[in-house]
Order: sequence, then structure tokens, then C-alpha cells
Amino acid sequence: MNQTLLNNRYRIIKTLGCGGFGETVLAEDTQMPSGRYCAIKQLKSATSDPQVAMLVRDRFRREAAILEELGEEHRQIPRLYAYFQENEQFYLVQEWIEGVTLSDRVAVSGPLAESEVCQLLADLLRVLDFIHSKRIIHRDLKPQNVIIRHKDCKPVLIDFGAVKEIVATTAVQQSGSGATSIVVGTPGFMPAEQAAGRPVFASDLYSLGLTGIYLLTGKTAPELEIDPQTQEIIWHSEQYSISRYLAAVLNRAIQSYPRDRFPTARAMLDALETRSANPGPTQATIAVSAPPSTTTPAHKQDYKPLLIGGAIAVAIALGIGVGASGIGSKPERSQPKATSQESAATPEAKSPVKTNVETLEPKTAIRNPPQYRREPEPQPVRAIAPEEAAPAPDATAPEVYSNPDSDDPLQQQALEVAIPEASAIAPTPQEVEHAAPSETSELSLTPTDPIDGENHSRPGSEPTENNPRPSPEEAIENYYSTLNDRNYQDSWNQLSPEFQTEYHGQDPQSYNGFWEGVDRVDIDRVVRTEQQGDRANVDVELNYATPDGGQTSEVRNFQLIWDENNQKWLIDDSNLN
Ligand SMILES: Nc1ncnc2c1ncn2[C@@H]1O[C@H](COP(=O)(O)OP(=O)(O)OP(=O)(O)O)[C@@H](O)[C@H]1O
Repeated sequence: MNQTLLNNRYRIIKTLGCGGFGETVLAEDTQMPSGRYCAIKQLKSATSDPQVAMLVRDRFRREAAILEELGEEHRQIPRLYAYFQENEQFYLVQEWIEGVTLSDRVAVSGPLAESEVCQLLADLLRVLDFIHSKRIIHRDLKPQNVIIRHKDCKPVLIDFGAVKEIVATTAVQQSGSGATSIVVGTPGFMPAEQAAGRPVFASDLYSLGLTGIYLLTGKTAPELEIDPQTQEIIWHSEQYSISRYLAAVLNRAIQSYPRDRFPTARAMLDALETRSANPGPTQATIAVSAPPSTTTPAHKQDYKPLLIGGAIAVAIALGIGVGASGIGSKPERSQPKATSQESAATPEAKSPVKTNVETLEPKTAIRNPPQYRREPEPQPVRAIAPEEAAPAPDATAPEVYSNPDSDDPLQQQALEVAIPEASAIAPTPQEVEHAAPSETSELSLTPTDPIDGENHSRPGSEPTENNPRPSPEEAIENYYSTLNDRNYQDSWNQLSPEFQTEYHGQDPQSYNGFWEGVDRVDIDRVVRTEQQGDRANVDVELNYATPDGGQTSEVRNFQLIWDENNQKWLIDDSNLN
């Protein structure tokens, strides 16, 4: 940006920063009486194709509208004053936040006090709660993207990646890489699912958790120790005199699997606030403990197969940035308001993995869907839908659009990586081993056909003389069906004793209490990922409806254990084993 008057209106005062997508400048608005300052972000997009240019413009407008809505409604998000296009470049004119970024603050003053960090985390969780309620995932939360505003010392969240994605998507189309989603994010602050192009709301919680640890320790994830056994990040909170409670909250936020983190920003906030009200360790344990995870940690720089929709999505955690659309369906749909206790104590309430519309694997058709299954409502897509993109052939490798080499992790730019279709990436033998369990199937959810009432054959489920068992899928269906019928005693009896103890202290009342806060649960799909003898594993896509009209989805992984005495499957949490 070298003109002194941008769009014949904005006088450039100085450059604030240069990113992979362009420059950000501080400018004076010459058409406002106050000559107010604004931050103008340039998004470079050079294209000679008029059709592509039109597409980019449309998307840019749409995304600007979303940013406008966010900034209008929340004071800790910069207002969008205007957007324009000039000389084939796009510009966003935003409220200038006078203050200091969290990264600069730590660089100057060193790690922050725990009380201040708690306050900042709580403030940021409220911002995340707000943007998540709009079905938007930030995808690039990190210390450089939070400015502590001078006038009120409040943290302001900047740099929403959605608009950058427009430009990158277009670049991908033009390069013909065949990418299906664009990854936006920053190494060291981004979880693996985001690196796989499948960010969920809890991805922002992961980034916030690592931001919190950075504020307390001055260290980013790559600078922290890794447990050689579990590959989890160890940050020795006692070394920094961090209370066990806050450490537990942060540790849960940075769990590798989204389902092991807090289910929502609100739940994490509840946990933080519970601490202020009840500093006792017992309360702390209840509110924040997550089931031990046996999964590969997010920060581990390798490939990680995820079984989603029967397809292998290869998480590309190459130590480079990530993210995808993150903007999804109906804004009025809200998360269920689970309390931290509920969410921690009840695995069914964990991790509303509402995969954004753009990156969701197409759902495979379910044979004989259960009669109670609700038809999915049409979802207005607020993000840049990949199908809008001109199809490009031959995806072979991730394409890195920006990878500024920097020794300082905090100076690393957000990276944009095009994720090729999963099928185009040959899985390693290790991935195949993980992703191809001994028996993998996606099956009908109903034991009997709703039309003719017959029990149609299904792999592994036919009741024969030698195999009188119901299938694990049927057990899952039956479990949720009894829950929807409010037959809690029956559903309680379908849980393993370990499950009952771990999540409800063997107290059916706690279980009943939780489910009374849920209107109904619909199973969108059950995928059996493994079965060996008396044990089976299933991935279940669930959709919860709450009495206030809210809905949320998640993918749960259950282990089922055959109870020979009672001739039934018992549902267990796979994380307990
Ligand atoms: N609304 C704003 N008010 C004040 N400063 C801002 C604002 N937006 C961005 N900045 C500052 O401008 C600089 C550039 O930030 P910006 O997020 O736009 O780009 P970047 O992070 O360098 O690159 P990229 O967009 O590729 O991630 C940073 O120092 C940031 O703190």
C-alpha cells in the first residue's frame, strides 16, 4: 500500500504489520470529522479471470458482512467500518484498537500473574462464547491476535481468518491443486483436527489453552517439554507456581481430542469461575477433569488418521498452520447450556463437535434409518462453500501458501495450507493400521425395517444360533431410544459399571438429572470401527436437542463390552480403557 490516500479517503499513517495476505496499516479517515484512526487490512488477490474475480468479490462481501455483525455486537471485536476494492486488492477498514498485543506484553514484562491470566482467559472465553454462538470458529487465536486495549484493559480479539480464506481459496483454484479446504492457523497454537481442515469450536479452546500457558510461562508449545511416553505437552505448572486448579483447566483445554476438552467456551468459563467461587481441590477435580486420552496429541508432528464418515481424513500436522471455513449454519442455533459439572461428569455432553458445513464429509446414506430420525434442516451456509470453487484436478499434496521462516514461534505468520482430498493422500502403513480396524462398517440403525417389520440381515448382526447377539449398533440405538423415552433406569442399566462410576459416581440420580436437561438425542449415524470378541468400538454421530430449542452435534466413540451373564452389550467410554 503505497498510496497516501486509499480509496480517496484514508490517509496512511504507518504500517502495522505485513502478513502472508498483505499489509495492515494505521490510517486516518479523512471523511470523518474526528479524522478517526482505523486499521486497514489489505488482502492481495491477483486474478485475470473475470469469473474468479467476481466470485472472490461476492465472497469478500459476504465475509465482510459477518465481520460487521460480529464487531457491531461485541465490544471486544473490532468494528468493521467499511470494505472496498481498489486496484484488484481488497481492503477491510476496521476500528483501530489502541493497545498492546499479549505477545508484546509478555515480551516486555515477562510472564503474567495467574490472577491476570485468569481474568484474560475469562474475558476471551466470553468472546469465544459469542462468536461460537454465531457458528463461527476464529481459528487463529494466539497472543499476537489479542490486543489489550489501553482504555479499559480489555482483551480484543483481532484477525478473523475467514476473509483471508477467500483469497487463499481463489489462489488454490487458480493453481489447480484440487484442494478442498484451506487451512488457516498458526503452528504451536493449533490442534490436529484443525490441521486436518476440520476445525471445531473446541479448536479455539485448544488455542486459548496454549495461549494461557504462554502467558503464564512465556513459552509456546514447541518450547515446552513433551512426555516421551504419551507425547502430551508437559509444562510443569508447579515450576511456575500455578495453582492446580488453573493447571487442570488449561490441561483439559489442550487435550488432543476435542471430545476430551471442554465441550463449549461457556463450560470452560464455568470451570474457571467455579474456581474463584470454590477454590477447594475437590470441586476442581469434578469440574475440570477429562478422561485420560490414549490418542495422539495434537502437537505431535505427524500424520494422524481420523475415522470420520467412514473415510480416512488424514490430519496433516506438519508443524505448519491450519483451519478451514469455520462458519457454518444457522446463527440462531445455540449450544446447550451445559454446566461444567454436567459436561465433565457426563461424557454424552462432551465436545459438541459441530463440524462446519464446509468441511464435513458427505454423510453416507444409512440403510433403514430409524423412524425417529429427524430430517436435517437446510442449513444456510455462512462460509465459503468449497463447492462454489471451480473444481480443480489432481490433488497430490498440501500446498503451502505462506510459510515465513521465523525462529521465533510467536513471529510465525498464520499459514494457509490447502488440504487435498483425503482420498488423494496415500495413507502410511501406520495410518492404514489405525484406520482399518478388523471390522469396520456403517450400518443401519434399526434392527427391524420400519416398513415391513422384518429383521434384515446385516454384517455381524444376524441373530443366528451361533450368534444370538444384537449388534453393537443396535445396542446404541436401543440405549438412545430408552433415553428418548425417558426410561432412565433402563438406559442406566445399559452402561458399564466403570462408566457409571466414572461419570456419575454410581449415582443414577446424577445421570437422570443430566438427561432431564436434554430434550432428545437423535442418532445421525453409527459406524462400527472395530469388533473383537466381546468388545466393539463404534463412532456415533449424535444430535442433541435442548428444551430451549438449542441443538448441538457431536461424534462420540463408545466401547461396548458384551455382558455374557445378562446377554447384552454394555456401553463403556473408550477413554476409560
Ligand atoms: N484492529 C486493529 N487495531 C490495532 N492493531 C491491529 C488491528 N488489526 C491488526 N492490528 C495489528 O496489525 C499488525 C498486523 O496484524 P494482522 O493480523 O492484520 O496481520 P498479520 O497477523 O501480520 O498477518 P496475517 O493476517 O497474515 O496473519 C499486528 O501488529 C496487529 O496487532
